[in-house]
Amino acid sequence: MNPSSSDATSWTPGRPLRVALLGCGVVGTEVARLLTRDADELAQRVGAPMELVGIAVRRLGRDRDLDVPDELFTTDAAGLVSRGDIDVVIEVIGGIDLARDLILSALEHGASVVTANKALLAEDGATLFEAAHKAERDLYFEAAVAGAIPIVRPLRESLAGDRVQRVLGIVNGTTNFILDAMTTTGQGFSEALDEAQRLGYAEADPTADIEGFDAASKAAILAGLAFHTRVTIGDVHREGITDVSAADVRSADEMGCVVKLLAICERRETPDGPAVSARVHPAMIPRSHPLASVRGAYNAVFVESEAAGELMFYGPGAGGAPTASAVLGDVVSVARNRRSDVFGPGESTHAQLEVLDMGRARTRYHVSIDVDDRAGVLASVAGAFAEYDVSIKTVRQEGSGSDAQLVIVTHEAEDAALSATVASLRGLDMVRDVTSVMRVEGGF
Ligand SMILES: NC(=O)C1=CN([C@@H]2O[C@H](COP(=O)(O)OP(=O)(O)OC[C@H]3O[C@@H](n4cnc5c(N)ncnc54)[C@H](O)[C@@H]3O)[C@@H](O)[C@H]2O)C=CC1
Ligand SMILES: N[C@@H](CC=O)C(=O)O
Ligand code: NA
Repeated sequence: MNPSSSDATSWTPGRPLRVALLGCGVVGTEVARLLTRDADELAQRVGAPMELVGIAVRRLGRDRDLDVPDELFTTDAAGLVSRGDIDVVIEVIGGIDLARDLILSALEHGASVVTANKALLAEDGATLFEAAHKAERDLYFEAAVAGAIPIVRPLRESLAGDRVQRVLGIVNGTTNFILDAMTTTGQGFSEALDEAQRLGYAEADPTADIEGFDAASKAAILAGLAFHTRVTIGDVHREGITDVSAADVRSADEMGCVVKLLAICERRETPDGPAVSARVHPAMIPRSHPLASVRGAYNAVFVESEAAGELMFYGPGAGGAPTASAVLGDVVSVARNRRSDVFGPGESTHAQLEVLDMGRARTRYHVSIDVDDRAGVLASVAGAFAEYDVSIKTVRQEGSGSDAQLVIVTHEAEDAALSATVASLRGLDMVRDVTSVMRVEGGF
């Protein structure tokens, strides 16, 4: 249906704004609860009542502990979004294909959309933004990055007049909980993961979290917003935390650091002009860095911006009610826009900077090397670093004899140069093993 012929095209005083909810799981249940519980207050804030007119679920008849009429529930999500009289569609089903189809249909049928779906935005945000632009409707997604923490709106609006240089985020609560437990208790990764699952932080299948996919989706969204460039999950270098050992955490501690899974989005000056790098990996950061104090399952995003300086956004990055808070904030915004027949910001990709591959990222490195404890070892090891122009900042020996280990921290170097150095080290006969390589971030 052409939106211009739809009831949803323009709001007329006296008519409630019609809201449809897709998905009634962890987030959807809380969204429905807040929408109905706070209907009067929300109406005041929007300037018109909002009416929840349908909730698409996979199965009817489940006890959902919600004070909404049974007849609102439907298993026909496609039918709900194509009614043609909906003002705002909230997508909290998750996944890619179905969610994309439903969002596109909602936009085509005249609704603005609020989604928490980071996976879809990072995979194919362009299709959604183009459809929203064409339909002259809003696409808002505050909940997609760091749950309740306002970070999408600050990047999209508050910092739109500034030049963001770097975004450094702890954007996955599960992995932060695990790394924090390893730091405070000395546990290994598996033990800490078991505890995270027992306490309900990690899912039964924790792959998306511990392998860094969830954080990489968020990094793609953050980089796109920060640098006005289209960035997809395929552009983000990703390493999870499964290889982080108790020894890595101890080494970090000895250096006055903690290990965190970071999403790092940077503007880089290259000989060919400004470019963007986006990566997710475990890294050591100094205990004095604000991100080091982010404990348990909390999230935080640290933004370095040319005029504003350093900003930190902190809070709960997941959970039904916190995520619903971000969703509802968006719902109020798009409902206000519908009421005034205006649109919020669309996708901003005017800069379209080159997205660098990981080999061209620059950072510092902590490298642990098991070596033979004999004359000339240090010179040979230092020679491997020099060969690839990786400058050493500190070196110390731990243990002796068959337990000798060199621990080297470098100055900033290109990732490709460090990889080549490690390959070269592995070829030296006095090097028994390069046991750990970890990047060091945050001004150490
Ligand atoms: N749970 C959290 O803390 C956060 C979740 N998100 C995002 O929010 C979205 C929803 O997440 P959750 O609520 O945690 O997931 P969930 O799995 O608890 O809920 C999704 C719901 O959608 C329903 N569903 C699946 N197919 C359907 C269909 N064809 N029609 C109607 N309903 C259908 C499922 O039955 C389920 O109840 C995801 O995109 C997720 O990435 C974002 C930030 C935090
Ligand atoms: N699984 C995520 C929550 C959703 O964004 C996390 O652990 O932070
Ligand atoms: Na958020």
